[in-house]
Amino acid sequence: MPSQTSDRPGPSSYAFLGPAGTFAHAATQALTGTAEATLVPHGSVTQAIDALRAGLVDGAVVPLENSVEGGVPATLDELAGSPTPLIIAAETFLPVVFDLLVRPGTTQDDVATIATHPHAEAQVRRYLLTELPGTTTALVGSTAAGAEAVRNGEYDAAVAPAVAGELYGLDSLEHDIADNPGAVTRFVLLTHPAPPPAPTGNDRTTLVAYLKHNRSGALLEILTEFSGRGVNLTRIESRPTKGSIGQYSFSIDCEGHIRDARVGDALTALHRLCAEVRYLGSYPRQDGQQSPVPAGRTDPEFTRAAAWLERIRSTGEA
Ligand SMILES: O=C(O)C(=O)C[C@]1(C(=O)O)C=C[C@@H](O)C=C1
Repeated sequence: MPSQTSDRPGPSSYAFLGPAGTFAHAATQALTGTAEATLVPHGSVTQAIDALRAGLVDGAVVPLENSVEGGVPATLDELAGSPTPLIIAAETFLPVVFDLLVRPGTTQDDVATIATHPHAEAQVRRYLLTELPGTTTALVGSTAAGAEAVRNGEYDAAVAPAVAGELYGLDSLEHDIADNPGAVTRFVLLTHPAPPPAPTGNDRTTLVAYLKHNRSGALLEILTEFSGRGVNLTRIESRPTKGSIGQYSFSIDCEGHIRDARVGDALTALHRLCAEVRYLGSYPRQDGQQSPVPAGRTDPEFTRAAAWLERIRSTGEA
């Protein structure tokens, strides 16, 4: 259970991409895991994050990346460019399995229009082309919003989680229709900046780096700061800064915690080299992978090396 992130009294409240029945809803339940928490649905990732910024909730759960479709631009851009800094307090990985949901009595031949979320459409595109040729797909705010719209008679079918079918009284024409079976989406719990939880020994740190100069080797330079300290990156992607064309920031996940010497050292090096480094949180890693610390890069080795340097500086002797 993540720590409460505001001084507001009473049970914690969390915004999520709604309505009820989205994958984001399941992720919010997994991340907040308490019957007392109030879960507040919002129509988009941006609105969920705005509710957090406005102090209406204690946290917001949003998708950050998907194993098939990659990063979620709305989330990455809100984190990179927002005037109110937010941080990631926790992550969870959710298997995403899509059903083709219809009103009871509808057959496959009756389906002319389909509603789903753009990320979901990208994961079932080939299935729709092959199994439902000639249909049109409307991109809506979420998978469950698509299911709700089918219930309301606006579309013939929705691509959504099975639970959305149960919630909106729909039948499943087919289960697990994804083009790439086994897809997973990573969701993160956002809060206002707070001291990071203590390192667990298996953590992840997220940041955004804005390069100082657009010149050859600038990206290599910052990558070298990580690799030289044995800090493995688990994700790096560029996003336009929204200024002039060709200007990009780099959204980065690395193994380790900001309190780990090797990570702290790499981040201070980036701070020297970059126009801006936005720290977005250190939190326990939840993908079942381990973050090994390479030899020569452990905290005690950093401490011994610093003491050695200090001895030389003060006494002239090693
Ligand atoms: O529409 C939903 O159910 C969501 O939770 C959003 C979302 C996404 O943004 O990627 C989450 C997981 C799936 O990959 C498809 C859609």
